[in-house]
Amino acid sequence: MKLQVRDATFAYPGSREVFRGLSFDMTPNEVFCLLGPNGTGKSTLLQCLDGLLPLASGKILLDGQDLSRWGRREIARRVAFIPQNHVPVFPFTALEVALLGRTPHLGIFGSPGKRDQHLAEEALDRLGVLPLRDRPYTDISGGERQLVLLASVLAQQAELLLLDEPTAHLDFGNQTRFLRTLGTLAREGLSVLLTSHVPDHALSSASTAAILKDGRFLRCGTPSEVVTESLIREAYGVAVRVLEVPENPDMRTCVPLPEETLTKPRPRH
Ligand SMILES: Nc1ncnc2c1ncn2[C@@H]1O[C@H](COP(=O)(O)OP(=O)(O)OP(=O)(O)O)[C@@H](O)[C@H]1O
Repeated sequence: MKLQVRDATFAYPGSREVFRGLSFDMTPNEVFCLLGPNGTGKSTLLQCLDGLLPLASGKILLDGQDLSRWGRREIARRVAFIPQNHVPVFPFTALEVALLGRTPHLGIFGSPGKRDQHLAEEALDRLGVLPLRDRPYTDISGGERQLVLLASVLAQQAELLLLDEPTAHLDFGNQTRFLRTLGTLAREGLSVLLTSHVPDHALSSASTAAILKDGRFLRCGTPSEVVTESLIREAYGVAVRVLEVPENPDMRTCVPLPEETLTKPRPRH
């Protein structure tokens, strides 16, 4: 799905603007990693992109059509949103959570049929969590929940995935596998937008990155244009080195430096 954001400005009622004049595009096959300090508006932007919060001004276009004119059901069929720290109220089983992804495709009084069941099981299997199918979602680990939620999104067959800090509860191995799965989904045609607090996630897994700070993008571009020593220092107030990985000159990693480095001039090589 093609996403176009044009001059987007948003403010919560009675508060100052969270962001203003944001513009960017996303195309199918793209993984867009949104970075930025706490409280800078990443979750708010994702909620605007899912049509949950209305922009104060500007436009969000999905395949050229203005999102503000879309009904909730149409958005739910085509856009999937996994919010931060999602905890369901009811002890649904993992399979039932995956089946929830099929809801926008059912009739008003419809219940899931064989095909829905098949898609939900296939999605759980693809993410390695089919053995959890009958376990209550409330009794599995945070990382397993995240995988079950992604299965629900796969079963939904949405075209745009919005994921708010999806790796927050995953161990190192599962973070790596989860990000690789997002890359595979993008190659299969989805557009994926995730937020993260780890610049390396942008470097390792995204085709586009942006840093949101003080209501605007410090930079939006390729991950190596965005995750630079000066922009990371400007965004987070920490000194870092961005190092090449010897095994692959295209790969880079972002390493924090000791605090006093912020005040010392950078040594010459
Ligand atoms: N419902 C709300 N009403 C009023 N202000 C809100 C509301 N939700 C968030 N805010 C404020 O909007 C700003 C952006 O919050 P948001 O949650 O979008 O940031 P974030 O970048 O996702 O943060 P984090 O990285 O900590 O998750 C913050 O100042 C926050 O306090």
